[in-house]
Amino acid sequence: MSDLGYLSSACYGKDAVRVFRAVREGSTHTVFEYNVKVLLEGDIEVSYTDADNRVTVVTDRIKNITYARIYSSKVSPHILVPERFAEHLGTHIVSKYTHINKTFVDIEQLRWSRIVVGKDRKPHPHSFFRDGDEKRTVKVKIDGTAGKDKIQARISAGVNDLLVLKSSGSSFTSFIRDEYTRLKGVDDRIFSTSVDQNYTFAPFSISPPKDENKLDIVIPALDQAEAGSVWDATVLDRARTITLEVFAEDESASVQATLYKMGQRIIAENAGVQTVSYALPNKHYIPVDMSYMGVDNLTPAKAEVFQPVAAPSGLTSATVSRK
Ligand SMILES: O=c1[nH]c(=O)c2[nH]c(=O)[nH]c2[nH]1
Repeated sequence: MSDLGYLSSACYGKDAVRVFRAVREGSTHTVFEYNVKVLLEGDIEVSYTDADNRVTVVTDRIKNITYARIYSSKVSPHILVPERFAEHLGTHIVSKYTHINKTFVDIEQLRWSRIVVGKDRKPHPHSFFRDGDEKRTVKVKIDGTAGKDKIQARISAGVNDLLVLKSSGSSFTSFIRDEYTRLKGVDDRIFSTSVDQNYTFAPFSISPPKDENKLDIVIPALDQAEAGSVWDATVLDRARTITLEVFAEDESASVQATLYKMGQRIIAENAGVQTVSYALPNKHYIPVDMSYMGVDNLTPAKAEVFQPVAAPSGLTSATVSRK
C-alpha cells in the first residue's frame, strides 16, 4: 500500500459549452457566439478519493450557470465583452460555492459579421456571415483562496487561428548544417502561419457584488481594473493590428525573429500588457520542380508554383515579457 499515489491536484468542469446570445434592440440584433470552458478547483478531493459526490457542483449545472449568466447581460450589457463575461462567470461561481476556491474560464468568440446588402451596401439588421476561422480568445483565472471578499483575478486574451501568408519578404539562411541537413538556405520564400497569440495583464483584486443569484441584478463593470489600466479591452485591436503589420512589413529572417518583433512592439505600445506569447506554425509551401519542362521554378526569387504542405509544419513559440 505504501507506494499508492495521492491526489496532488484536481479540477473539473465543463468544456465546449456552446452559447449564442442574440441581443434584440427593436429590429436590429447583435449576436455573440462563444465556446466556453469552465473549470473548478477547491475542497473537492473526496469526490476523487472517497467517491463522495456531495462536494460536486455537477458539470451540467455549470453549463446552466453559463446560460443564466449570459442572459443577465440583458440588464448588464457590458458583460458581453468576453473578458468581462469570463470574469463575471468565474467570480459568480467562486462567490456562490463556499468550497470552490478557484475557477478557470476560457472563452473563444467566433466571428459573426453583419452582411451588407443593396446598392448602398447597408449592414443588414439581423443577418450575419462567419467571417473566417479566427477566434478571439480570453482566459480568466479567479482565485478566492485568500477569502471570498478578496478575490484575485488574472486576465489574458488574444487570437487563435489568424491565418496569414506573405509571398515574399521572408528568408531563412545560415542555420546549422550537419549530415542530416537537406534544407537549402533561401533568400526568398513563402511565409504562412496560423497565429495563436495570448497576452497577459497583471493580477488585480475585485469585490464581487452580493446576491448575484438574481438574474436581473445590475452587475458592476470592472471599474477598479479599468481605472488602474490593469486590464484594457482595446489591446485586442492593437495587438491584432501590430501582429498583421509586423508580419507584412518585416523582412523576415526566420519565424523566430519575426515573432520576437511582434511581441516587443505589443509590449512597447500597450502599457498594461505583462507578457505576450505566440505559437506560430510554419505552413510550408514547397516550390514545384518544373525543370523537366524547361521552367526554372526552383530559384527562390523566381518560383511561382508551390505545393502547400498541410503536415508536417514547423512550430515556433515564445513569450516576450515586460522587464
Ligand atoms: O523560420 C524558420 N525557422 C526554423 O527554425 C526553420 N526550420 C526550417 O526547416 N525552416 C525554418 N524556418
